Amino acid sequence: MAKTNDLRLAKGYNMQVLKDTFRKLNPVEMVRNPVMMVVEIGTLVTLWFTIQASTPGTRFYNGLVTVILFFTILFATFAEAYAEARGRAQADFLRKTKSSTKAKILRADGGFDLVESASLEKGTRCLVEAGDVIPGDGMVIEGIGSIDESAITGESAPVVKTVEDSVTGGTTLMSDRLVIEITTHPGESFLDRMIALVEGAKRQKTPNEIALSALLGVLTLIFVLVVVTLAPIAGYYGSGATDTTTLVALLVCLIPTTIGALLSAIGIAGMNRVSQVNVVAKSGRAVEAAGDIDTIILDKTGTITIGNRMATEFFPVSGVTLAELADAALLSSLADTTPEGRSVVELSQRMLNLQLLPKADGEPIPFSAHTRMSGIDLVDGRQIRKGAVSAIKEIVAGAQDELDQYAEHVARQGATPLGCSVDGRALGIICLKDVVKPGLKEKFRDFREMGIRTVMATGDNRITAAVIAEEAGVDDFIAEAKPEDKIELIRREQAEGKLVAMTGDGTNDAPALAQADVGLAMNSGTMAAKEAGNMIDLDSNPTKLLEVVMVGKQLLITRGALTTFSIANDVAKYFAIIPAMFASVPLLHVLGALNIMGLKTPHGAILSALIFNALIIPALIPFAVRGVKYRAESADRMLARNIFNWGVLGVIIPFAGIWVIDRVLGIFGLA
Ligand SMILES: Nc1ncnc2c1ncn2[C@@H]1O[C@H](COP(=O)(O)OP(=O)(O)OP(=O)(O)O)[C@@H](O)[C@H]1O
Ligand SMILES: [K+]
Ligand SMILES: [Mg+2]
Repeated sequence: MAKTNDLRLAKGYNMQVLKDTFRKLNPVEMVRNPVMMVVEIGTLVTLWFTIQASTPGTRFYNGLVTVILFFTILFATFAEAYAEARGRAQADFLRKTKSSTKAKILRADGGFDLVESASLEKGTRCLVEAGDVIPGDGMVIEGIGSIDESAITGESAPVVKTVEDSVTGGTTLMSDRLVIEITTHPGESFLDRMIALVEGAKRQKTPNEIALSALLGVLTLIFVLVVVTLAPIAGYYGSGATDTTTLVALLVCLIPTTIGALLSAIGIAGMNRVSQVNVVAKSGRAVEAAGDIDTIILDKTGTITIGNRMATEFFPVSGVTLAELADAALLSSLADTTPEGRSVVELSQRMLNLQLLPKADGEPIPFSAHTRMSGIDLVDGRQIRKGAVSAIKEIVAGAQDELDQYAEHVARQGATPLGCSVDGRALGIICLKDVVKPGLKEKFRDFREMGIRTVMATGDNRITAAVIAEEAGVDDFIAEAKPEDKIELIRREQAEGKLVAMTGDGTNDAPALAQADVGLAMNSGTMAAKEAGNMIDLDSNPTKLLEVVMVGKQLLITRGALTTFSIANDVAKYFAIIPAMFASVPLLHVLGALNIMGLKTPHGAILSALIFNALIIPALIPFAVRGVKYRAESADRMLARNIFNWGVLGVIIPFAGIWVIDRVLGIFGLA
């Protein structure tokens, strides 16, 4: 990934920044930013008075103000253009990481032509053979094979795909041969569409940004009124500094130009920082919401644990042999392509010493999170089921206590017990081992320090859930949760006025991902989950949420800090300019006492303040783009501390800056 802290842009992007900087001067674009729009109108006014000036001295002064004002706007448009270019560079980088491959297009005669995968049209049928990289997003229309999805999921266990299953470009076929039909247009794969969103072009202002813009607009309007009414008063007292150019300059100094210039860059930079951790955020609103999250809901399997549940042991109930249980478990899992199903097959095959897998003729019953069972109805009439113990207990008669005992024994190790039955007779328990991902406890502690509560929501039984929750260090958990229970949990939190984040990967997580304020879908997850979430983690690592929350908080804090700085600045400028302007008025000479900087001439004071006002914008671009310093503590505390710091700096820095500029201008005889 491109480095977060490097402010330089790669070569190709500089020209674009320059072009965009000037293109954004177009008033049609500028109206979206009322503060800078006022500066732009002011520049045209002072330009007019420069042309109309009656003496060379006036022309020079008016011209100087016009130039400074023009640079003030340029710095603002540059800040936005630059932030956008960084976003574009980031998006291009993400795109490039999607490696380009060759595709084998099937010919009518059964042979194939090699073409570049990037040019594959929707509907094209491609041949994929063992060892080939799948050339694009598509659907299997012929064959069965195991696919290594680790390139996009990071998980090493291969997944079996067959007719009507969807496959993702970039994954590798490990065995056999598939014919797939490409289901997306070139450059329009799901990831392409998401990456396009990262580019600033389609960015929309977030509600918070709109509210702040409106507030800045109102402030600007108030200052316009103040300055307009100031003119006749100053004129009445015979101040020498009431020409229109000076009043425009005064106005620009007083309105919040600093935050007006940087606001949009701050938002864009937030989106960029999210994509730097390999997360694609569909909207800036989602990033902001992440900064205010109160509760995080995580599922257990695949999120808190590695998710590759491995069958390790069989516990037959009395009267059932180990072989009998292993045989039933095998038959019930032959058509089960989940990691659980595949590992049950492997264990049974080993226990039964089978060279070849048997054929199971019948109707497979696929696993669903609702029934929490899977199995098969064989043609010979036997109905074999395996699933959550509570679900199996409902369909068997007898052996309930024994099932409970073995299940508890398994669950106490944090493993998942599966019951197994044939025709309503309990056979025993299968133990599925899973491992808690390393480093979670620390991450969850960081969340707690930030005032965020973590809740694990799992479909698994209470005991396993409790053991894993303890081991992972989450604050709370719910067990035996159906998909609708997960949504209900989110709704309940939201009803208390909390903002909720959710991570998930399954189709059954999709409704909950959509309901949550921040829905982080794993790229390894199903399309439904990815469509429902408002963020996608390309690395499929759920603890990424921590980084996203950090970026969101940093975005909110940066915006708060720079707004405070901007307004504090304007207050300081007020005290710099007003005394200097009115010091020469006999009746108002008391104002001179406020002139603590000793600025000598009204024009000198105005020019110094105006130059400072312009230069502070590029000086703060690095803060806007990188975000202000951040550490894990509650957002309220951090915001208060930052606002205080930036507020104090915001008053001190302009006094020092304006004083220095005034002395420099003095050297050139301008002040
Ligand atoms: N392939 C399968 N066949 C039969 N039963 C299964 C299978 N996979 C899971 N189960 C059972 O169904 C339960 C619910 O599964 P579900 O996917 O809803 O939750 P989970 O995977 O345990 O946890 P999480 O919600 O954290 O992902 C599991 O706990 C397990 O007991
Ligand atoms: K200003
Ligand atoms: Mg699951």
